[in-house]
Amino acid sequence: MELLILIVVISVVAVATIGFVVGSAVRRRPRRTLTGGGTEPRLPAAGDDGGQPRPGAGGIEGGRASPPAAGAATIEPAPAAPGAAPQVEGEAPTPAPAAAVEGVAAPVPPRQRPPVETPAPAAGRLVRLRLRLSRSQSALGRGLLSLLSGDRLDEETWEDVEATLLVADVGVTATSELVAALRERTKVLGASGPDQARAMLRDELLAQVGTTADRSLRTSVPDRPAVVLVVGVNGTGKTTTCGKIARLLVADGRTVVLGAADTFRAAAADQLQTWGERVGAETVRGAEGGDPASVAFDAVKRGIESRADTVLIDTAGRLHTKTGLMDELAKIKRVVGKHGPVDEVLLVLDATTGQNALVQARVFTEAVELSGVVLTKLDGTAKGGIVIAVQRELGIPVKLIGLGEGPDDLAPFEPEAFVDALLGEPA
Ligand SMILES: Nc1nc2c(ncn2[C@@H]2O[C@H](COP(=O)(O)OP(=O)(O)OP(=O)(O)O)[C@@H](O)[C@H]2O)c(=O)[nH]1
Repeated sequence: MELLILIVVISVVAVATIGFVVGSAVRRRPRRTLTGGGTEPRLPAAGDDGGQPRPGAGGIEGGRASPPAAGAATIEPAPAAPGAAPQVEGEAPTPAPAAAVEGVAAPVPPRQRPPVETPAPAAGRLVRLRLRLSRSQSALGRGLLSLLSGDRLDEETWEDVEATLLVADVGVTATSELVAALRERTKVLGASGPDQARAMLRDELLAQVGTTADRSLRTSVPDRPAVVLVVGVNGTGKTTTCGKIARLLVADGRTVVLGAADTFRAAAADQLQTWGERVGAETVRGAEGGDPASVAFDAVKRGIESRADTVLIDTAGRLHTKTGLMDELAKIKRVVGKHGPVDEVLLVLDATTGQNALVQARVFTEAVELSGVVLTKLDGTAKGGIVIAVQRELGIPVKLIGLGEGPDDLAPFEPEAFVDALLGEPA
């Protein structure tokens, strides 16, 4: 009996002790929070990576709403940071507009616009960006300079000069003319030192690039918006160029409407709109797969209504072998023409594609009358000579050059500044 009483007493004491210990532990644990706000660590929830507490997750940070929980209706494109490149193909896709999310209960905030930026002025851009031509500078400019500055200009040297020009995509005709002119001059002057060689080369390159063509962009006409059509094969940089031109115009105090007539690729319209929003330009867009001519027509209509200075129309990248697509381009021009003439048709060519760019250009010339060329990606190539080939073979002036992916990496083409950039600083 005494043994039984002892066992009962021990059990009671043991149960009381366990209860006290467990109770204390529970009181010491942090309180669970659904918002994770304040200073308390947020407990991991389903879908969190690694279950690590994330300070501020789910709350408000730096004045911007944090990403919403799954199913909430607050998916918004983040505003572009100043200087950041806009979204392009291959990057994370733009989230679907909140209004398109099904089964949404919460109110949908309006599309958050990036802050409007102040683009760099057009004047002197090429001089500022001349370092971007460094690859062409070392291959073409410096290559020729070192050959022509030598003591002896024998046949082998002239062959090297010719090869250097051809490799830099100057083109066969222009290369023969250049070599003939340089030979003639050195025959008269004899072998020359670096300064003379530089001056002679500068003259002859300038003669090939041409200094008399009208390279101005017709982006302003009386009593109506000027209409600029931007064409070219896919991936050459049309959308980017439209965005960059809009910035150039806005920097010059103009108002711009953008027309997203690339209805084949939905992301292209988003991309163009993002460019527009960064400088406060309106974008007219249509349904994916819709009629590009109708979008272009509406964009010009909008430009007229809003008394914009310029309407820039981005078209789809079209393969030059597809006759149907080329016909469509002609249709866009025809339909837009109902409002008034198209003032500028710019062909965007990727400088890195070399002579292939010329083949593309010829086909485009047949579909629509081109008024100028934009040569993009000159920053990524040693073939700066393509500037000469394009103009010589097509008779169309290069009006703008692309020198990088940055928003202000587009410069008006100035022959003197370009040739100087190719030749680099005098030694
Ligand atoms: N390095 C460099 N990249 C450029 C330049 N211009 C455009 N790009 C890049 O080229 C790529 C294609 O540019 P897009 O503007 O999308 O070309 P697109 O012709 O509109 O393409 P599609 O819509 O598919 O027809 C992007 O990654 C641009 O950032 C340039 O001057 N230099």
